Amino acid sequence: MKTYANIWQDIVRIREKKPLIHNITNMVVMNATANALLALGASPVMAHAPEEVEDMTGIAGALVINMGTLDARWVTSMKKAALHAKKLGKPVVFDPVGVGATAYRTQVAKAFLEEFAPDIVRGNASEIMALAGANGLTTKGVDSSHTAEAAHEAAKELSEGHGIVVVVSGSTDYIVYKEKIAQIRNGMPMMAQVTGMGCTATALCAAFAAVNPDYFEAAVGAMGVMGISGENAGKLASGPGSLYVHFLDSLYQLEEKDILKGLKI
Ligand SMILES: Nc1ncnc2c1ncn2[C@@H]1O[C@H](COP(=O)(O)OP(=O)(O)OP(=O)(O)O)[C@@H](O)[C@H]1O
Ligand SMILES: Cc1ncsc1CCO
Ligand SMILES: [Mg+2]
Repeated sequence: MKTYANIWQDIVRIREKKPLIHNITNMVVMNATANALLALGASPVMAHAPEEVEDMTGIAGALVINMGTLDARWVTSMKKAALHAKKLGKPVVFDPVGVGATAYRTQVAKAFLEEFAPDIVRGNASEIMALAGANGLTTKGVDSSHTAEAAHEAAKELSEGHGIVVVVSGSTDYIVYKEKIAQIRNGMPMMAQVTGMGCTATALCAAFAAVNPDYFEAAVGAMGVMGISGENAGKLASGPGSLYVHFLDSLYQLEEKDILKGLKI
């Protein structure tokens, strides 16, 4: 299997090219995801004013749309940026945070999916099930109340229906593209107790997609690196606070052998 070599090659490319990643993301995770992108070797920018998002997307290698702290003005910006990215052929990665928790989130997320067919969608199990399923299915806030195993059919449905890569994160991460599926068993449970780890996974998907036009491979790389860094951090951490700090350090210190020896795919 060539997977580990592909992932390492993408990391080297990210560190060399330092692709600009344009994030329209939520106010909880802006700092955390910017730091994670920097630690990986990419160059983050957070910009959401409708007056500038097209210009920013124009100079970026990839666009992240994250609906964590949604409001109408931001939705306008998200649509403008996504439309521009699609026009320029730049990868769009979508995180439907909390879809299924409120009618507004569900409506915005489904409309975004229909209108823009983002290249990669990454969510937790509850979010992916809500996005694929009937309007009645609810998500409890932003945390998952389903296992990723329960969501992989929903992921397949979404992928086939829209021709996009779908990632379900959890104890096992599922990366699905039509009939293709990869499962990654890295990571550790305490990652779910650091806010924005999922949003970080989404941002890393964008960094990989900026250097690898095979978006399935890009998503596999991002989730593998998330998991391996989380696991390495977990060996040194004594709680969620130090896990976050060690996670950034592990991401920064990643070496080829960490991927070769650590990847559980
Ligand atoms: N039980 C677990 N075991 C191993 N890894 C996990 C576990 N739970 C989460 N992770 C990892 O943590 C990261 C975040 O996934 P999670 O599903 O918690 O995202 P999320 O719910 O969208 O988070 P947020 O909304 O706070 O950003 C992923 O890389 C995932 O693989
Ligand atoms: C806690 C929280 N609320 C809205 S976005 C967010 C960050 C994790 O998705
Ligand atoms: Mg999330």
